[in-house]
Amino acid sequence: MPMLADPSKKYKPYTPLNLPDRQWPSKVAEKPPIWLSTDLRDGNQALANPMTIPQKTLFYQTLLKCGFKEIEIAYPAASDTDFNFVRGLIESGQVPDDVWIQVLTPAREDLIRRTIESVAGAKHAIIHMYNATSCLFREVVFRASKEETLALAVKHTEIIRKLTDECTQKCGTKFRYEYSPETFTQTEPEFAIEICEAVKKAWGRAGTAHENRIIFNLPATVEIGPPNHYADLVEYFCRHISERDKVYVSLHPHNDRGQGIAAAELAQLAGADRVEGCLFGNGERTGNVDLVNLALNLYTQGISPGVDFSDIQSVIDVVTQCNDLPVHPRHPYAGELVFTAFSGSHQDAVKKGFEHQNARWAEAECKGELKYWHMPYLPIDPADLGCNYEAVIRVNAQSGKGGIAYLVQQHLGLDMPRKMQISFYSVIQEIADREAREMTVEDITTAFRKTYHYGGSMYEGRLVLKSFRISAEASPDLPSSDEAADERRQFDGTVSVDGVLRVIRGDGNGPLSALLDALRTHLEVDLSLREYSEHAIGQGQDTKAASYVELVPLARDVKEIRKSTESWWGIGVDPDIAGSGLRAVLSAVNSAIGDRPLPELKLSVGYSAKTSQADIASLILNELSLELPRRLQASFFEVVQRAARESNGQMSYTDLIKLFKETYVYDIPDKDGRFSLQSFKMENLGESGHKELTGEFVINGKLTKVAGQGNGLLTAAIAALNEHLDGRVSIREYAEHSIGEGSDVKAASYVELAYEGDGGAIKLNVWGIAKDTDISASGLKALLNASSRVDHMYRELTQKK
Ligand SMILES: CC(=O)SCCNC(=O)CCNC(=O)[C@H](O)C(C)(C)COP(=O)(O)OP(=O)(O)OC[C@H]1O[C@@H](n2cnc3c(N)ncnc32)[C@H](O)[C@@H]1OP(=O)(O)O
Ligand SMILES: CC(C)C(=O)C(=O)O
Repeated sequence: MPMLADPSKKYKPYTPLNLPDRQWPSKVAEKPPIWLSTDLRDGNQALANPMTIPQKTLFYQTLLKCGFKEIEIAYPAASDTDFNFVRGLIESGQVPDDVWIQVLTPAREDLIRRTIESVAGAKHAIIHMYNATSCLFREVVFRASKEETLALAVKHTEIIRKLTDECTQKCGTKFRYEYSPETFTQTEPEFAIEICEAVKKAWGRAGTAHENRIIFNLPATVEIGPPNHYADLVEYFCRHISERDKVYVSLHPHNDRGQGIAAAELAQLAGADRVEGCLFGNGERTGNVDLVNLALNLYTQGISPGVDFSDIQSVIDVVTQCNDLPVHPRHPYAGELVFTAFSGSHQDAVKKGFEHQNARWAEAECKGELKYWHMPYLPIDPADLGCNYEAVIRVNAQSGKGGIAYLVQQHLGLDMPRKMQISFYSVIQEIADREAREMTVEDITTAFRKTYHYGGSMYEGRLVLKSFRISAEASPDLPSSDEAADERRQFDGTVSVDGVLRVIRGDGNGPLSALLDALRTHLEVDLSLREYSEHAIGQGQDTKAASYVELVPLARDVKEIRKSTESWWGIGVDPDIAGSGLRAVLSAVNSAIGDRPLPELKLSVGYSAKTSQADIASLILNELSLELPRRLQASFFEVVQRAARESNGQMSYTDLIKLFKETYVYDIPDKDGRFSLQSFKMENLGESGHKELTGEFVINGKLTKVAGQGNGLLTAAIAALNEHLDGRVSIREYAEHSIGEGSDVKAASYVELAYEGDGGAIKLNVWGIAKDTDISASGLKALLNASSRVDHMYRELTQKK
């Protein structure tokens, strides 16, 4: 059947109350009501599968934990489960002294007896009796007149009075009485007053103390009118009931029109003292009024509600488990999505709101002022309900840069500059659009790490800073009087390039431009810096610097830099601020170079003896793990300079390593093979500390038995050698160090031999280098390696003559 064109032919509107001097519209909430949870009665009776005793017990414990002091726990006459549940709580002492359990009964003597029997022995109990009083119910359900309806209520109130008196005498239970003119909102207001006055009289025990007040519960059994109508009816009741100070006026709104919350709030302004409802609004049909919603509405007005939902998720867990009903994702305060913003403008406002509030709170703290919550789109601090901010911003294709930046800030501690936010937004947008799904925090942080090559070896780009030194040395190209010379910086560093360590150097007016210069010189990466910003992460000793850079293709001047439409952002984090900036540059460079091939690194040698020597030494160290003694560095540098002369002072990295190996016959087969170690033995000579070396050396290409003495291995070896040479050799310098670790450790030895031949006419200083797992063998090999080179040079010299 379709909806009616004229519904007035089928539905009658509510009858407004003529209450021109109503007061409630100008009242403001100031305190919480007395709360009664009827989850275990009205909520329970509305479930397809009413709760079991263990479920009721769990729910009851949760209500106690939240701080409810009045709990309607059952309709004991309805079932053994309900009756036994009540007995169980009482007999196992689960009702705290300050808590009143409440039980519901209809106006029927047999059921009233069973109900009172159920609570006998409790310290405190509220007996709640109801009968419907509206015209419809009188006529249809009870087929009773007003007088008969009133008489039913009075008679059964008297029965309750008598039975509770007896129970108090027998078991000491303290009783209060609640009467509900069920269907109150459809009952003539004067009749509701009349019946309640008669019930009050029949009860005869109403007093002004809390535990003596009679409770008149005014249910909107079915919500049939707007909340202002309910408020009018309640104000009318409050103004007309006699001995108001001996009465608690209680509300019991249902939610058929979806206005239960509004009805409860307005009716409290109209004078009600107490509210009955269920957590998250369970209950008959559309439910009872939601007590969590009501309590937290008060909380956000700065009024302590007297019940605690600090861990709202655990309450949701219990309630959904016991009711076997979900909490809607949009449910006020409790739904999974209610603290979540997907849309860009909401996210932007929330992000700005947090930033602004943090600053405001810091200032308030300094001034000793209150820190008020004042946030766009968030009426309550989720943290007050035990919720973290993780869910506040969630990202899909409707999201904007602000939300994404907020998540990066929350999860990585990085506060991207605005322009970088825009750039990263397009990365996420592209993924969200392509995959047509919500982006999780992990999706976003992973995309961030990948995009900016940030966060450990897994995300490293092709260029990685390994070590660096920034020095303030003036460039030799500039006159020392030039002011700018003072400001110039030099970058010397080791950078891993596609997994290979390279030493690079550059100059600039700051560390970043010096690095860019080095990259330009050595790797043909031509970029200029457009933006730079930084901030601290953490505090105290753990503080780190985060730097952000934007690079553009190499530009001639500031104007060109500004105009560039292409750019790459980078991020760097390091305990050292210069380090963070340099890492940020490399992060952006990695994006800029993509996978284009990089030229082989070239070293420039010869124009700055000091620094080039150090460059070459670091290169040898990085590539061959050899820590060349300083004089050997200088010696090899001369070799390099000579070799580089043919290539305009430039030498490729590979050529340089090759030159080293060939010069010192290191790690390559010795083509001449004129000097080498075959075997050796060392013995101590008595107590003098002197040693004797015996063994077989290849000397001048012949296997020769050798023997020599000295105060150490090398001097003994020198003595042995000199027996078989034309000239004389002596040791000028010796050094050694280990290479590697653990079982792979080796010794590296360096020997500088001084040679005198032809009666002093020929003098040579020659280095030998060797490595071996045995340190003595490595020393001897270095010595023989040097001898080989002496022999070679000697022969070259004499041949030339
Ligand atoms: C608005 C509310 O939520 S009120 C509470 C409602 N909750 C429940 O009903 C849950 C528990 N109820 C029950 O277990 C059962 O209904 C019982 C045990 C109370 C009664 O069961 P039964 O005797 O089988 O009666 P039934 O369930 O059919 O109830 C209807 C009868 O109760 C009468 N009745 C209804 N309300 C009341 C009342 N408040 N006081 C006295 N009688 C009442 C009806 O007039 C009807 O009487 P009739 O059989 O003479 O016509
Ligand atoms: C028993 C009464 C209070 C009731 O549940 C109602 O009217 O909804």
